[in-house]
Amino acid sequence: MRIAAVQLAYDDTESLADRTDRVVSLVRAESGADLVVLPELWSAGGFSYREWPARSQDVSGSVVSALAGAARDARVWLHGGSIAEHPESGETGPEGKSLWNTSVLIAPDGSVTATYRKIHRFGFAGGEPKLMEAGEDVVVTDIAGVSAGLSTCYDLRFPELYRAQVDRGAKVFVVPAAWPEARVDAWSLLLRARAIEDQCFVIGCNTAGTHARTTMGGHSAVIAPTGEVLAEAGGDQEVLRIDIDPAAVDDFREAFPVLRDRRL
Ligand SMILES: NC(=O)CCC(=O)C(=O)O
Repeated sequence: MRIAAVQLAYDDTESLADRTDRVVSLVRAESGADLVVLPELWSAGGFSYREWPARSQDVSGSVVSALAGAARDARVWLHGGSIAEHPESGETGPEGKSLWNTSVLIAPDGSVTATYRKIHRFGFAGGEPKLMEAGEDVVVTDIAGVSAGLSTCYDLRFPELYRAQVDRGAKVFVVPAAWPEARVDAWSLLLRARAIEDQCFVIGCNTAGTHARTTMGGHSAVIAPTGEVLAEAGGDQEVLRIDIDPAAVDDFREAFPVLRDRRL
């Protein structure tokens, strides 16, 4: 399975239309990949809280439509990072808000096959908990014949979510992020921890650049179920490309059956 993680850099000056065009070009350029992954909230701005309402959209809106076209053109599975989702239906959550941090998975034919609403909201008293609803559903879905668990950024700090995904059959975790440079060591360590404890491949796609006065950490990485770092990006925009063999998960779990020793 050929992975391309697009570690996008952006600042505060770019319009939504320009950024979307740029991302579409980057996805189209990865036509040899099986799975292309984008970072969390790249269209709305990971820490651009004030921009979120204006840049929020339905899953059928212009951003996901542009991504669907790019996935179709490149014939790739596309994990579109996440969008600030404002459903056209007017749906509200238990706290009365109509905004979610929602990741979107698109098949090579351009159809949206799965969405995941971020469960653990980042920002303590501000940011996501103030403006967004929390997702409620664990999502494990097929990507090119492989069972993949979806999560987003701050979720990485909550190991029970990943155990729940393993219990639903996940062999790969896909984690888009907008994780700042200030805590990037924790990002790198937690990606490896989730891989080791759950014996899964982990694909972490972070953001680069500086926006909303926050410098992003980059260091997107692909980790093997052993915890080995197979590929790791630097701090700037780049595309991380690597082939993984998801069948190795079963082999490794058989050879080192730690998950069988759980005591519930
Ligand atoms: N966007 C996020 O969820 C940021 C998470 C983060 O910075 C952290 O957990 O630290």
